Amino acid sequence: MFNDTSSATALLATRRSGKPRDMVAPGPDEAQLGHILATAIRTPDHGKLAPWRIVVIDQDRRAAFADLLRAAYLAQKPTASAKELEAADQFAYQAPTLVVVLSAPVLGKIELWEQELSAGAVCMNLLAATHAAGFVGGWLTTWAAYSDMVRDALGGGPDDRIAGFMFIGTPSRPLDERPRPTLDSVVTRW
Ligand SMILES: Cc1cc2nc3c(=O)[nH]c(=O)nc-3n(C[C@H](O)[C@H](O)[C@H](O)COP(=O)(O)O)c2cc1C
Repeated sequence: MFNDTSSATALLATRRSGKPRDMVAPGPDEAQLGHILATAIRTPDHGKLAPWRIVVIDQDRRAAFADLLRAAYLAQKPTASAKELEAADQFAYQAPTLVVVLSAPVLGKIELWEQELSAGAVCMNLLAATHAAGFVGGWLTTWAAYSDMVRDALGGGPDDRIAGFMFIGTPSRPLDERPRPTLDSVVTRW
């Protein structure tokens, strides 16, 4: 069983992301999303800098987001085929809820790497909160996360990076397991 919400430990042990392209309604309502986001930012953060930003792209902004992705893709690849541009549309419209997490470091005393790790932790916490709320989440980057044009349009500054496009919804088909590493392959004793 995936995403067993009967206890915190069961949920963490069975957590499984969904595929954003397979996500359908319902997604979280306003109150549920607020709770998910508040949980997401309860995240370790060296120096109390809150070096991340969250941008919610509501349904009524998905067409504008699709336009942005198309423009950014064409800027990178002016010879893009219609099929490639349709993939950008598919990305923009999938899943009922879309939240973008940006790493927004405060350059200075705390290492950049640590601040970027904290942004990753926000993404992970957001996933866990999403699953705890009875939905599934999916963390994608793709080329769009590395596009300065996309980052800038979302309000990011030159030192900011897109940590993830976080899609949230209800799976339209059963989730399946993905290969996981064995403990032995990643854990050593020193
Ligand atoms: C930073 C990051 C970016 C990712 N980007 C993609 C992506 O663009 N496309 C994709 O298919 N999976 C991507 N993944 C993988 C999925 O989000 C996810 O890790 C995988 O489906 C297993 O998730 P689970 O352990 O939550 O079940 C990414 C994962 C991370 C951590």
